[in-house]
Amino acid sequence: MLPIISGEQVQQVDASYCSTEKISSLDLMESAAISFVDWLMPWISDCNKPIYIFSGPGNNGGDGVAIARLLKYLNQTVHLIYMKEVADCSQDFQDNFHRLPNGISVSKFDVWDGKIEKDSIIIDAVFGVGINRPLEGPYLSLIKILNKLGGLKISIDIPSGLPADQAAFGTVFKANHTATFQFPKLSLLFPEHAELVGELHILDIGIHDHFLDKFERGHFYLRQGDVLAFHRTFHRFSHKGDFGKVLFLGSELGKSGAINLSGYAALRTGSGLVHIAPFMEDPFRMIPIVPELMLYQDSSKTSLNQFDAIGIGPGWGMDVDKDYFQSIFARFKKPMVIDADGLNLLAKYPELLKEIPQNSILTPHLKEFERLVGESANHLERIEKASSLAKANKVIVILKGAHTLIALPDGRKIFNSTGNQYMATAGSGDVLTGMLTSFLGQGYAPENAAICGVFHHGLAGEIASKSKLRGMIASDIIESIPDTFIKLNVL
Ligand SMILES: NC(=O)C1=CN([C@@H]2O[C@H](COP(=O)(O)OP(=O)(O)OC[C@H]3O[C@@H](n4cnc5c(N)ncnc54)[C@H](OP(=O)(O)O)[C@@H]3O)[C@@H](O)[C@H]2O)[C@@H](O)CC1
Ligand SMILES: Nc1ncnc2c1ncn2[C@@H]1O[C@H](COP(=O)(O)OP(=O)(O)O)[C@@H](O)[C@H]1O
Ligand SMILES: [K+]
Repeated sequence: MLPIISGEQVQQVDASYCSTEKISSLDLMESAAISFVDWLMPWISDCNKPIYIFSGPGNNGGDGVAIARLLKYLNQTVHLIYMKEVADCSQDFQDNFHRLPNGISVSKFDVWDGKIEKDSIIIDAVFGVGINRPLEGPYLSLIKILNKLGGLKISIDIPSGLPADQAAFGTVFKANHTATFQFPKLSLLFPEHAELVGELHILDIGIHDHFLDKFERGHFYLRQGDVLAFHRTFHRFSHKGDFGKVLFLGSELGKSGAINLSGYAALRTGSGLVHIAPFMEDPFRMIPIVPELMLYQDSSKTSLNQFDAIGIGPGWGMDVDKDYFQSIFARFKKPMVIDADGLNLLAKYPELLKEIPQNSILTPHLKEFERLVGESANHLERIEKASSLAKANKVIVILKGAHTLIALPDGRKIFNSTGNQYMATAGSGDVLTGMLTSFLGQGYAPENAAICGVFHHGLAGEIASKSKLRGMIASDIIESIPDTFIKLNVL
């Protein structure tokens, strides 16, 4: 898995890579600039919009200068505005500055006329991971001007002003796209920075992952190439029992959709037998959304041992009696999935946290998380609280949202790469519960179930949203689950 390195360590990674590969830091900057320009090609190949590049004094600014040169070679109209006397800029900035070809309009910010043509492309290379204090003076004035402009605005590595590992302080450039090098900086994954980062793109500049491994500090980014290793494989002689028998407890009157969605998602994820137990006086009156789902009546006296995994909470309501709720932890000792009102009940009866079977998976969205652990000042604090909750109770906490976090009991924190905004639709979380429970029931280790569940859920959302966009509903995500296995060639 791709380690997420701290901003402070980026320079050490660069130095280690350059000395091992016997290249200069200028060569590395060139690879970064080439990968950026390659990535930019679709936006510039059939139009000749003016491109304005704003370069600060460090190596982020140096990237901007190298990119200006490469874009000029591609016959683009390039304006380069730099901020500080060239002699006071980083060495690699200076070296690139002296290589600039003719035909680029180059101005220092304090004498620049301030004109930006309509429909220009704006490239922010003011500060990268080296930002160490809030923007002020000319930097602040520039970013304020740029933030008022429309059009295509792209940040190189990180929006200028945003620290790599902390919540934003002060004014930050607002990008529509951020093209970050090699790995996502932690702060690019915070929901409160969504408006600053825009769409996130990770550009490979050639540094092998194992150079990053030496600097890892327990934060990882989960990509498609990583997921296959976490899957179980089945063979021709596998039978229904191998694929697991699972149960969902939830759905009070009026919310019958919730465990129906979880159950249906479990079937599409590969479960052999799926039961749903609505929290209703006569559960057998509910009509399952697909005939493959079986109805079940649960009571605090019934054994749950026959099931390989259970998922509790979707649509349950808060009328669930404490004794009955507690009885579930006594009747089912294997890892389970706890979602929605299951989490709200834990927030109501926090003394029961200690009774949850080890390695169970808790799936709060931000509000449910707040009910469990209180308010957080920012996402960094939330990440730490999720990790503490996981460690203290030996459970896996899946903090849902864009870049869902999987906090493991051993302290590792994994951020997901799949999914999109169209997944913010009713029942999408119930689908995730179904998928996670299904993987547990298929005998996946809880950590692997969490990783596969979160990744495939996001991927199913991406696939379904291609044709549905804003009209996508949770059932569409379920229908796309099989395509995720096909895409990853998981047999
Ligand atoms: N492997 C990779 O990832 C690669 C990374 N590369 C690129 O390098 C970038 C990191 O470069 P960097 O270390 O030079 O930092 P960067 O942000 O450009 O400048 C910081 C300078 O600005 C200053 N300063 C700080 N805050 C300030 C403020 N508020 N207001 C005013 N000044 C402020 C501070 O100096 P100070 O004034 O504190 O002495 C510091 O010298 C990285 O993001 C990526 O784009 C690629 O080239 C190659 C591969
Ligand atoms: N912008 C987004 N990007 C990626 N995934 C998202 C986004 N918004 C929501 N999701 C995913 O959709 C699901 C929503 O879950 P939840 O809020 O519990 O929905 P519900 O309660 O309606 O079932 C989560 O898995 C979350 O990660
Ligand atoms: K930048």
